[in-house]
Amino acid sequence: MKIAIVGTGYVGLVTGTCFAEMGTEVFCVDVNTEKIENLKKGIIPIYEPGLEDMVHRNQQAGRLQFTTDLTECLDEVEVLFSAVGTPPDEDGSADLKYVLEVARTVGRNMKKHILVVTKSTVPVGTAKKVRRAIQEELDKRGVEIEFDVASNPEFLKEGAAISDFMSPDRVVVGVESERAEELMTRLYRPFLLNNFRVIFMDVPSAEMTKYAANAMLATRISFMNDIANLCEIIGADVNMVRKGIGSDNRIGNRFLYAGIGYGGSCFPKDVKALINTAKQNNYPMRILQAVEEVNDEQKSLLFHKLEKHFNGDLKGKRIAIWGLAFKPETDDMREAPSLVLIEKLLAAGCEVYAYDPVAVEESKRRIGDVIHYAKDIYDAVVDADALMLVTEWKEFRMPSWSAIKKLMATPLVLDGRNIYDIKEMEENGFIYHCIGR
Ligand SMILES: NC(=O)c1ccc[n+]([C@@H]2O[C@H](COP(=O)([O-])OP(=O)(O)OC[C@H]3O[C@@H](n4cnc5c(N)ncnc54)[C@H](O)[C@@H]3O)[C@@H](O)[C@H]2O)c1
Ligand SMILES: O=c1ccn([C@@H]2O[C@H](COP(=O)(O)OP(=O)(O)O[C@H]3O[C@H](CO)[C@@H](O)[C@H](O)[C@H]3O)[C@@H](O)[C@H]2O)c(=O)[nH]1
Repeated sequence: MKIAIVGTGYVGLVTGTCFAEMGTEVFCVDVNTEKIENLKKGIIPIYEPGLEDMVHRNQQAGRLQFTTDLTECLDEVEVLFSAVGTPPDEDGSADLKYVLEVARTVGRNMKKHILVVTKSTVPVGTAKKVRRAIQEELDKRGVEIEFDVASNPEFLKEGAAISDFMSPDRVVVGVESERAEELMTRLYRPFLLNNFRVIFMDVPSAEMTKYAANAMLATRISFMNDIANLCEIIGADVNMVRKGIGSDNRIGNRFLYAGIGYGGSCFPKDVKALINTAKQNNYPMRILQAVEEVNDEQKSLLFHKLEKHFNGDLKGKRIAIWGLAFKPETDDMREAPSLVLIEKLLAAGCEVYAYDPVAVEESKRRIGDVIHYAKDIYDAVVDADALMLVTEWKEFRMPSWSAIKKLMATPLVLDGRNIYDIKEMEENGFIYHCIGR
């Protein structure tokens, strides 16, 4: 089968490459000429473990091609996935301009039946808009060509994107016709051999499933952050509480880690968009409003702990930050807690020395040289008045504390991800603050 993936961002590139790996012929399309030219040369625009090798392998096998011109492949493909961005509009709702632009391009150029599948995260009702946009273009051309639309939201996590896509807990597909269901079944059949489930449903339910899943996970995190903050006040340890409740099968032990708030390209944006969808339908999403509020405050928590330690006087303090990416195993800094922290530190007159194993280039692109970039974890802490752990990269887990103590001006560690042992840190001579313990 031949397919097109339109939008070669995180999702488009991973999805296209994984389909190619399973034997499908894939055309990855993007309007960003530089990105496509680089991809043709095998240069990958994102850091995602395992992706580069897989792209090269499938490119060499001729199953994975990159182009800026959708019309080049439209006649050849049976299924087209739209995986373009759906960034938040000013009011928090999902901006559908890229999704509808793809639909109009399809309508303007298609010559035969095609199944147009939306993989981007889009509000309920988007499939109808996609259908209408395609039909309007066909009407303008005065031609009658059959087509189908479907919804196939993506659940991959950055940093584990390949295994999430290749062995997903489930694949959710919203369809309106048998033809669409048959095409999607055929496309996902190689994955079915791995024994996972494709759940077919109506299109609005599929569109809603994506938002509900992200909103549920974000709710767990904000709930645990709220519990952590209370633990700290009353003298309980949130790590113990997490283990205590996570061992209940009905709760499960994943996504219960307290920290300095969720970031990334999805949770913040999707929680906002769902609140907005509800608002447009005169229904208040009270829980999600609280989830967002807790998360916004949590991103400032580490800064407030630092401020409290120095009695509000942070001017001229030299602060080391370990971790810039919104989570480990990615260079993505979209909505990263580090950005909120850095802004507050700079506003308070601090000097920031940051280290991240892969996100430095991305940070330079976003905030430039307003902070210093250290070459490793030890370089970052030289003469530092405090060390702040923001992203829990593996290489931060077992540092030489004796070396760090000698390098720092003040032995103060603020751990935003609860990765160190309180007793051990105190034995090593550090003043140690963490979250909810
Ligand atoms: N990033 C994730 O981990 C993730 C996971 C699941 C779902 N999603 C959802 O998937 C969608 C895409 O996310 P992303 O992070 O890959 O986005 P992204 O911003 O990284 O990439 C989007 C790409 O689409 C391209 N594009 C825009 N308009 C185009 C057009 N008309 N034709 C061709 N290409 C076009 C852009 O140039 C860009 O390369 C979003 O709706 C997101 O919410 C993202
Ligand atoms: O117990 C936890 C788990 C995560 N996080 C934070 O939550 C954010 C999101 O993490 P994660 O979900 O691992 O990353 P994403 O790549 O953003 O993936 C989410 O968003 C994607 C885009 O919609 C979905 O496809 C995925 O299923 C969903 O997990 C990060 O800032 C994490 O630090 C916590 O604070 N505590």
